[in-house]
Amino acid sequence: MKLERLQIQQFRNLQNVSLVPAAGLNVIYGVNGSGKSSLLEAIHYLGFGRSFRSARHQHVIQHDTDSFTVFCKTLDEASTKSAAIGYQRLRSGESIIKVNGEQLSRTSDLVKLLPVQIFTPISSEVIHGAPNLRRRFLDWGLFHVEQSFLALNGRYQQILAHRNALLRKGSFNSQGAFWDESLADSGEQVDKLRESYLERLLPYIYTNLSHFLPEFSFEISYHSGWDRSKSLAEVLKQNMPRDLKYGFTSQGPHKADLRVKADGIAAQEVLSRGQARMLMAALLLSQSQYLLQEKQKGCVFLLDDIGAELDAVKREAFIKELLKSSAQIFVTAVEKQHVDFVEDYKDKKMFHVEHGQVKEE
Ligand SMILES: Nc1ncnc2c1ncn2[C@@H]1O[C@H](COP(=O)(O)OP(=O)(O)OP(=O)(O)O)[C@@H](O)[C@H]1O
Repeated sequence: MKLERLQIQQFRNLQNVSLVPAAGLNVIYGVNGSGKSSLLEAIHYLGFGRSFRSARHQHVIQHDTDSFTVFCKTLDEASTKSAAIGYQRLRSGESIIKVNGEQLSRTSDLVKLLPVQIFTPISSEVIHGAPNLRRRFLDWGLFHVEQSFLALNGRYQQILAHRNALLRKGSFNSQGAFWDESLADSGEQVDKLRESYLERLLPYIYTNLSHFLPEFSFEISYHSGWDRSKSLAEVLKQNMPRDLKYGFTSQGPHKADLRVKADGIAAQEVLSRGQARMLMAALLLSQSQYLLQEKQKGCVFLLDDIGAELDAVKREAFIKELLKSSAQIFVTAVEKQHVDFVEDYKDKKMFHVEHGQVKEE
């Protein structure tokens, strides 16, 4: 999937920006505070319906205005179909999403149209941080190749919330069996999809890691969130006294994790920050490659401040592989010379950002 045209209005300091990106590499450069990350953030809204750096939509809307709008024209290279996607967020909180002029009611319908991945200075938190970040990584890819996953996981989360509410009230006994059965059923399905997705993704991850971090031997495993020698139904039943005591469901797919070992030790314990970033780069690249293989779809890849993130050799290796995976890349840099390696790439465009104005060179 490629962005053929992008228009951004009243988004942070971007008053009215219009650009025609290259299908391959796009370099966005400009001094601190000029609006580079805001441009990536606007594209992120098209891929996720949210920002990657602010939980509050209001903060993104330009001061003294009532809404922001991001519009793009996309081209699906496999089907050669194009689409016009518009996302508007009002200060009142409402969002208006339109695809080819028709309004969509759910953000997830927007999300499935445009696979966007992002690599920022904090991406390696996925390695160091809590399991929910690694689940989110896995679920993003799964959602794009297996669209039934979204509804299934949504159902699981809904039943889980209901079960937890009953546990907190201590009124589980009368309706408990029904909810446990439903939770176990959808939970087992979520788990199978995740496990099978990771199994298919792993060959890509190991190949990328053998290029990016050849000094380590990696071992990546999926943990379901409960003891897999038992069924989820059994575990829910067994955990009931504890769950009732604490008022939440202690085990299940909502506790799943992806564990990474480097030379037999937990990756977060042994990798340097730069190595953890490279591990993250390998994971993201693998999803991009797998999506291309399975769905003939390229990702839109946002690389924020990559010059500060990776050394020159690693940065080039990452970008080269991303372009091979048919990704359309948007990379930001403070100085043009931080990205002088782009000289080697033909299909590229340079954009200079100054005080919220974006000019193609
Ligand atoms: N809601 C808003 N309305 C108007 N301007 C805003 C709003 N939110 C942030 N800004 C300003 O918009 C500018 C855009 O910042 P942005 O983070 O995109 O810059 P950047 O070029 O990525 O900088 P850096 O290189 O420091 O990361 C900043 O000057 C910021 O103060």
